[in-house]
Amino acid sequence: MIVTLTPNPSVDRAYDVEALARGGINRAGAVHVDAGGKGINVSRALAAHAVPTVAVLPVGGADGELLVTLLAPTDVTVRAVPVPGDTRSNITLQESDGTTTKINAPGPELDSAAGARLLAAVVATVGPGDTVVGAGSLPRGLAPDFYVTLAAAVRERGARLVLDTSGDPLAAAARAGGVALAKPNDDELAELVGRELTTVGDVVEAAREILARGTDALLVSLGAHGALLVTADHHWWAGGPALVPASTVGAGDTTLAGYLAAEHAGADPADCLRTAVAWGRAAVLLPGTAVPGPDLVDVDAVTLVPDPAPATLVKEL
Ligand SMILES: Nc1ncnc2c1ncn2[C@@H]1O[C@H](COP(=O)(O)OP(=O)(O)O)[C@@H](O)[C@H]1O
Ligand SMILES: O=P(O)(O)OC[C@H]1O[C@](O)(COP(=O)(O)O)[C@@H](O)[C@@H]1O
Repeated sequence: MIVTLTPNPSVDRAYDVEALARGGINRAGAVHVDAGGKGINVSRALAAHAVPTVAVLPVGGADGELLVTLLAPTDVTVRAVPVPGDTRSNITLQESDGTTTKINAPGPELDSAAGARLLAAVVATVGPGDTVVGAGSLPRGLAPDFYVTLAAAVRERGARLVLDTSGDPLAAAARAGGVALAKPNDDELAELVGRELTTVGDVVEAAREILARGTDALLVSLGAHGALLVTADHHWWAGGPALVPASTVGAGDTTLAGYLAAEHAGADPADCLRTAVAWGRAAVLLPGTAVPGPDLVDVDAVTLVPDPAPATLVKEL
């Protein structure tokens, strides 16, 4: 079973505009309202592929209710933990040339009791051999080492933690180790190691620095340039021909879901990476935070390269 925890979920609202006029009146051609937040998107993408999944999330206020309503028609099993305050709404402004501008709200402040209720909901759901995905930013009020606490609780249940977060929570978890797989994008990894990552060699070296502190593998997504999977002994790149995105929101989460679904089906790491990239590419062709089903995923369009040359520029992949 794959259980996701999204401590700071959102109702995602995306507005499609021809070209954004900053400081002017923009009229949207279409508006998309989706359940959002990184773990929730992982669960939605898994459920769209009939992979069993449970999503644990805090809910509060009218948008909290809307979030649960939006998840109702999906096959995601929802464990909603009521919290004071209002679930946030994140805004995307989507231009027709593929440019995406995101405004992510801070979300409600949670106290330590709410954090403990979220952890308890996860612990009550997982068992030995399960995978827990801790994903997204942490709401104000939760300590930056919240995911470190989650990793320990998950390990105690005989399960493993997969992490998709950024900034201080990612730094705390990377320092503590004990994570099975982390999925930063290249900017998040660059921030974590404190230097620019221009070449494949730069990314692999940065990833290995994190692995040395006790993370088993890093799936580093590279936006339009595909993704690199780095383990202690191997690295692989996968990517495909250029696409014009309808919306990149949720592409990283869908990528991680693809990796986990392939793992769940018993694939080896290289095939998991190829599937991950195929799912991510399918996601960018959909508007808002829509997640693709099997009919939209084209694994054959994705090229896999074991041990790509270290001097290759990421932007040339
Ligand atoms: N502009 C794009 N063109 C083609 N594929 C893309 C594009 N943006 C994202 N993707 C696909 O989605 C995956 C995740 O995107 P990325 O932007 O790296 O993640 P995140 O949303 O976590 O920042 C990439 O590895 C790639 O497969
Ligand atoms: O928790 P954060 O970092 O604010 O991100 C939340 C936002 O990211 C998303 O999960 C999308 O993430 P990705 O584009 O990285 O896949 C949205 O659904 C959500 O609004």
